[in-house]
Order: sequence, then C-alpha cells, then structure tokens
Amino acid sequence: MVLNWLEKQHNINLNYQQIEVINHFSGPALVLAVAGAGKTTCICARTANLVIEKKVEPSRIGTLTFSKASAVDMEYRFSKLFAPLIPEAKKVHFSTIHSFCYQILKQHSIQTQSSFHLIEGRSQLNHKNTLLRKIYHYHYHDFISEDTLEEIDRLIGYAKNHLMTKEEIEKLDTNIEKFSLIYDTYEQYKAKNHLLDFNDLLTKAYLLLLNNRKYREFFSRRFDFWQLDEFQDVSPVQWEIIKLVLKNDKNILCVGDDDQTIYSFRGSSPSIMLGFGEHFSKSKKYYIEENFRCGSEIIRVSKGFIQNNNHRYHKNIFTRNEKREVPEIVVYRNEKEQVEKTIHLISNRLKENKNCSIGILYRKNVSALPIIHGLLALEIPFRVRDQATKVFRHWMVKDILDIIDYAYHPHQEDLLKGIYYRIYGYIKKEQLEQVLNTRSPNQHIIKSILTELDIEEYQVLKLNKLISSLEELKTKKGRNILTHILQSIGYEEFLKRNGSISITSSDHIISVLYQLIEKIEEPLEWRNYLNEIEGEINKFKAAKGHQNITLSSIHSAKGLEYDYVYIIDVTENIIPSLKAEAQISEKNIIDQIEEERRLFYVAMTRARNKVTMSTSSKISNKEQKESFFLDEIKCQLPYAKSLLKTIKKHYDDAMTEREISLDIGSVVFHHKFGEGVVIHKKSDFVVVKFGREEKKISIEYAGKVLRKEKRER
Ligand SMILES: Nc1ncnc2c1ncn2[C@@H]1O[C@H](COP(=O)(O)OP(=O)(O)OP(=O)(O)O)[C@@H](O)[C@H]1O
Repeated sequence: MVLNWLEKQHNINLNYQQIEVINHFSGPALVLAVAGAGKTTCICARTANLVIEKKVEPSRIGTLTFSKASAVDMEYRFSKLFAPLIPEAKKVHFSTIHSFCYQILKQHSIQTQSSFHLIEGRSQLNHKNTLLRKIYHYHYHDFISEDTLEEIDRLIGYAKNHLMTKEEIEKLDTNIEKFSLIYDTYEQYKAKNHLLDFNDLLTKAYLLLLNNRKYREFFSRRFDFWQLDEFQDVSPVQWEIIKLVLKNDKNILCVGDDDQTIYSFRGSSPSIMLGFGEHFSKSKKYYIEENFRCGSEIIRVSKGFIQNNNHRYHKNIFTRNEKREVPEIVVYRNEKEQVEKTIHLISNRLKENKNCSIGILYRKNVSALPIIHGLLALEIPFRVRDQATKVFRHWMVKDILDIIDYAYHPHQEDLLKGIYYRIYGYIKKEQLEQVLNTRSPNQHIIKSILTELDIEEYQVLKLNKLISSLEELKTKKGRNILTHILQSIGYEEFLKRNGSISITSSDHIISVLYQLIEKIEEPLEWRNYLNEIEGEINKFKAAKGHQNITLSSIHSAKGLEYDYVYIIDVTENIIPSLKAEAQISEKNIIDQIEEERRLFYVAMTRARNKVTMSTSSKISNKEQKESFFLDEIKCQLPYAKSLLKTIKKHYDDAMTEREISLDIGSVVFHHKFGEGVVIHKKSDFVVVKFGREEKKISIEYAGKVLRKEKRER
C-alpha cells in the first residue's frame, strides 16, 4: 500500500534495499546508508508502513534527530508524502534529542516545583559567552580571544557529551592550561543560579533517568517504536539516554552513514555506530547503498577517496545515475583569481540554466567573505547559511579597526589599552597605567609617555616613530592601509609572536581583509564598509524565496544537495584542518585526518551534476600548497595515470635540486613502501601515508631513507 502510494502519487520507486528497511517491524535494527540514499524518504515510508500495515498508533512512533532543521524537515516531508493517506499524520512525533530531554527536565521541575533557565538559544546566545568571557578573565586576568572562547565552548561540550569525570577533564588534551578550573567555575555558577546550557539538558536528563526508576519507566512508555536519524552523530550521553528509555522489546531503528560523521570534535562518537551489533546481539543490519543524487563520476571519485579511511563500515556505494560531469580540480594563481574565476564560472552556469542550484562550500567561514564581496559588487543574489560574518568580530579585525581609530583619536585610552602591546613602541603596562593616572583626558597618550615619564633612549626613538606611523596611516588608501598597519605599525610582528593563532590561519584572515579593503579611500571608511557588508549579508539571509546560489560551510551543508558544488580554498592547513596540540598522539592525528576526510566527502556528495574543487598557489603573496586530499582525488580522476607521472617527474626534478621536502602534502619515496604523501609533521617525526597505510617516521630516519631511495633512482 505504502509502496503503491509512493509510486502512484509521488513517482518514487523504492529499491529493494529501501523496501527491506521499510518492512522492518520490531527489534533493534541498524541501517547503514550511503550519501544520497534517500534516508529521509525511507524513515518517512517506514513510519507510514508501521501505521498502515502494522496498525501502530501514530502517536506511539517517535523519531529523534540531532538538529532542529532535520526534525522540521522530516516532519514536513512526512506530511507532504503521506498526509492524505494517514489522517492522523500530525500525531507522529519528530523532535530533537535535546527537546526530548528538555521535556524530561520540565516534567521534573514541575513535580519538584523547581525551575531552570537556559543560557543558550536564539535570544540567549550571548549569555553563555558573556559568562565564559568573565570566567576566563577571572582566571587569567586577560581578555579571551574568539578562538579560545570557541575552543572552551567545544571542550565543555565534549566533556559533557562523553560524561567525563573531574579527573578525565583534568587530563583533557588541550592547550588551555586552566581549562578544568574554568569548567569548575562555570559549573558552580550555573548550579548556584539554576542555569543550564544545551549540553546540560543531556547530562541532567541522563542522571534523572539513571537514578530515578519512575522517570525511566514513565519515559520508556512514551513510544513503542523509536527511530533515530543521523545515527553517526550520536554522542555517548545521547546513546546512554536512548538505551535507558528503550523497553525490553528494544524497538529501535537507527539510520546513519558512518562516512558522514563530522562532529566527533564536539562529542559524537563513530564507535557507537560501529559497535551497534555488539551491543544488540539480536539486531538486524540493513544497507542502502544506492545513491540517487550524484552523477556516476562523482560517486566513483568520492567513493575512491573515502576508502582511504580505515575506520569505517565497508559499503558497496553505487548509483544508476548517468555519468554527468567529471569532478574537476582547479589551481588558481592566487586567492583573488580564485574568487574572480569562481564567480565567472558560476555566472556562466546560471546563464546556461537559470534554475540550477549552486552551492559554494568552504571549510572555514572566513573563506566566504571574498566571494560575498565579489557577488555583491556584481549584484548577484545569494544566500549564506551560517555565520560568515562572525569573522568581523574576530579579534584580529577588531585590533585592526582599533588601530585605525586610535590613529584618529590618540587620547582615547580604551583603544590604546587593547592594542598597546600589539604595535611597535614597546609600551609597558606600568608605563601606560602611570601615564593614564596623571595625564588630562584630552592629552595624546603616547606623547604623554614621552614627556612625562623617564624612559630609555631606544624607546624614545620607537615611540616617536610610532607617532609618525600612526599619523601616516591616515593618508593611506586601499591595500596600503593594511600593509602599513602590518609592517610600519608592527601588527605583523605581533601576529608572528602570538601563539594562539597559527600563522596560516592569520594569513588567511589577512588575505581576506586585503581583498575587502581594496577600494577603501580612507582608513576611517573601513569600519563602515564592514558594517555595510554585514548588513547586506543579513539582508540576503533574511530574504525569503528561492536563491540559486548558497554559500555554506561544509558542516552546515550536511543533508543538502545542489546541482553544482564549488569547494573553495582546498589548501594545506585549511583542509584538513588539524589541531596542533603539544602532546597530540599519532592516533589522534589519524582520527582527525579521517574526520576531515569524511567532511570533504560530505562536501563532494552534495553535488548532483558536478563538483569543482579549487585552491590557490599563493595566499597573501606566500606560496601555498594544495591540500593532500587533492592528491588522493587526483588518483581517482580519469587522467590520474598521466597526471601521477607528471607529479612524480616534478618531484624527482625538485629533489635533485634541493633537499627532500617533508612538508605536509609532499610526495616522498620509501625504499620499502614506495610512494607516499606526508600527512602530518611534528618537530621530530612525520606521518607518511603510503597507499592505505600510514607510517610514523622520525625526521632523522625519514631524511636518510628518503634520500637513499632518491639517489638510487
Ligand atoms: N527510490 C528513490 N528513487 C528516486 N529518487 C530517490 C529515491 N529515494 C530517494 N530519492 C531522492 O534522492 C535524493 C537524496 O535523498 P535524501 O536527501 O533523503 O538522501 P540522504 O540519504 O538523506 O542523503 P545525505 O545523507 O547525503 O544527506 C533526494 O532527491 C530524494 O528525493
């Protein structure tokens, strides 16, 4: 009946693997699906089948997802597909795990006449960040950078999702030395003020269910049939909650694609999916391996690429779709060319087909800005899915704007307080405090240091130079504004000294700012201009209706599809983006690379017709290597053989001219393992990927082996 309905009313012919899933009735089941396999269609059809064929009450079926957007989307699709067939379709429950936990806590608060307030959510977002900022300042006596704030937030989520003990939190692999102190203070403050963040919804609900039999029984009666979508994203605490509310019959159907696990950094754990069969010894396992979305060339290339991961279920990914277009790699000369040519390619696509959909995807939100700038200039409409403008509040952008403002307002102490140690002049904290206590409010602060304090000769020279550089800044235009701040005012020097941001990532931000600042006539215009761009982006974001072009981070593009996908900035250190913690283990590096590879796979499989991956040879005028993922993809392309020969020749030639390069992405040769790619580099070792195997080799040893091999050639 359901199959007939889908075929007749919606022209959807389910394949035999999908039909098997739809017919699954009771007991635990794991559905291993591939990208574009119609997971949502399957869950909706199985729900309809339970109601129509198995006579299950619609309100007894509960489907949980991980994001609000997916829950809303599924509810909408279920109603669109089956509302005319199932009069009580609205009674089927679709929600997020968080909202399920919220109901548990709400119930508890009613019964115990206690209350709690959320410090996250649409209107509350800043509350949590404000609290973390204050706690950081309390422990470090310093202001927190946006990067550190994000990292602390992530670590808190990670610890909670893994139900970590105090001892485990103390041992967490992080550069933030006082993290466990910050964590304790945060927890104490929330407990005292009855506040909860989103992750607390999970941990508190878990504890309630674990320690209170009545709650456990009450909520396990909530549904007879449970379905869990995006199972690959489940975290340990979420999985514990689900297991606690399952009744003895364990009617749960979990659907996911382990190749699309992209939230491990936040707490999801692929091992839960991989261990499903061990947990439920009598479970069934289904596969849906046909991709209905992508052209066969995209499937062939992306499948070969993801097979480089070792920790995954083997799946026979296939499609019956035609070839469509071969995935393409484009190496541009510099970041500017990448933006211009990408927009040009997109415009041509739209000329060919004004209804086609285009996704521009990137690993870091900052990559979106030059494209946005270019699209705005050409008045091409677009949509931005996530917070691309967050970079405008990045501390580097704030510093640059403050330096400009300070040049115009040299008496303003608030401005100088934030930047005095980030610019030339060697101003010490005590000197600044001393002069701020004695000078009158309208006095030029740096001049006051010169006239009122007893300072060394070298500093007199530096301060005089700084005063004239700040004056000179007011005369600069366009790119020269930024160059002057970086070089003459000393901001570049500070970036190099500062360990909290990698040079590559500051280079990336600077390169983006260079592109945005080009047409600025005088420094003071810069702040307004950034506000204008932000306003435009928000306008486009709010605009309803269809837009051909969508800009999105790869993370936010999960679950979506476009006719044409452009993945930009596929550059070393941008993707894969690896954390460079001091004590990081080899296993951790490999796990991170595998997660990044999954992320790239998600990006590629968003495309129906063609995926174009681009990189630029230079960023901020500095040579830039392409991501080694592109080497892995090149091996899958039709022209791979001849291309590999070229690469090999290129490296052979290069090696005869200079020492072998052990930089990430370099192709190297080992006497036993053959050709490999350097995928990670530390001061004393490198990790080299030879085919599907990864080897950790000490730098000293690697140097010897690789040179020996080359000499023999
Ligand atoms: N049996 C089918 N025949 C034809 N098209 C189908 C079938 N099942 C699903 N589709 C279509 O395939 C596309 C992918 O489906 P869907 O977005 O549900 O996949 P998914 O498994 O959620 O993908 P991903 O995990 O990559 O986001 C959709 O356009 C959907 O309508």
